[in-house]
Amino acid sequence: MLAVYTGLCSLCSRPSSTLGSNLQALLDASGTPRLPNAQVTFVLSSRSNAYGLTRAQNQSIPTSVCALKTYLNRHPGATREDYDAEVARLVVESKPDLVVLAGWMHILSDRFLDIVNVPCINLHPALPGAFDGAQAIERAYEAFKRGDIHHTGVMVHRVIKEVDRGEPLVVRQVDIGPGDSLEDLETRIHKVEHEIIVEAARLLT
Ligand SMILES: Nc1nc2c(c(=O)[nH]1)N[C@@H](CN(C=O)c1ccc(C(=O)N[C@@H](CCC(=O)O)C(=O)O)cc1)CN2
Ligand SMILES: NCC(=O)N[C@@H]1O[C@H](COP(=O)([O-])[O-])[C@@H](O)[C@H]1O
Repeated sequence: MLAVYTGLCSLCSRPSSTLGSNLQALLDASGTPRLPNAQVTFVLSSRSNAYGLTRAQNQSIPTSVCALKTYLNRHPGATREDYDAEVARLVVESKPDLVVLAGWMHILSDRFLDIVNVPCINLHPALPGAFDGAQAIERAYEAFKRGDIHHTGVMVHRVIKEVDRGEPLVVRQVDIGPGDSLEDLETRIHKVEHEIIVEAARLLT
């Protein structure tokens, strides 16, 4: 079973119809030889307009929204860590064997990691230790234009407290061409993402 996070990648400049595309890759692979032992059983988003929710609902998969600002407004005095504990409670309630972050754009504190006692993995559009954090594709593209790098990559890694520093499980290099636009690179990276997120989920289920 998979409890899958999908959050609107607020940094994405892509049209809304492509959001949740990595969740869709998992949905499409579930029950096939590419991902024979896993089903997406729950989708949680931090944004109510995340298209991944629609993708899940189209397949009658339970969904939930837990927005940070809404949670803090409804719980005066609550902290970001309290929010993480609420997110963890929702995840644990779905009894997953694996939690997949695909466009979940909140840094999770130990409160989450201490409560969720199953493996948690994250899809990150960069090579290990290269561009940790948000806007990794844009930063890699700028570094390429400066001549600092000649390629970038994508990885799926275990989630630990240190952002994007968990054990890499699947890593793929992505080349950048001299005439590439940022959109060209994004398109190439997303294609690889859709492959390795399934590969990583298969490794752990
Ligand atoms: N404890 C961990 N939490 C998360 C990890 C992780 O490895 N360990 N991975 C991230 C995903 N991610 C990169 O892969 C990432 C996403 C967002 C940010 C970030 O700076 N977020 C800001 C808010 C940005 C926004 O809301 O638009 C923040 O949390 O303040 C960094 C890395 C998921 N969580
Ligand atoms: N740092 C985390 C991060 O940047 N995650 C990125 O969010 C996008 C989600 O796309 P999707 O909604 O189409 O699956 C993906 O490109 C993923 O690499």
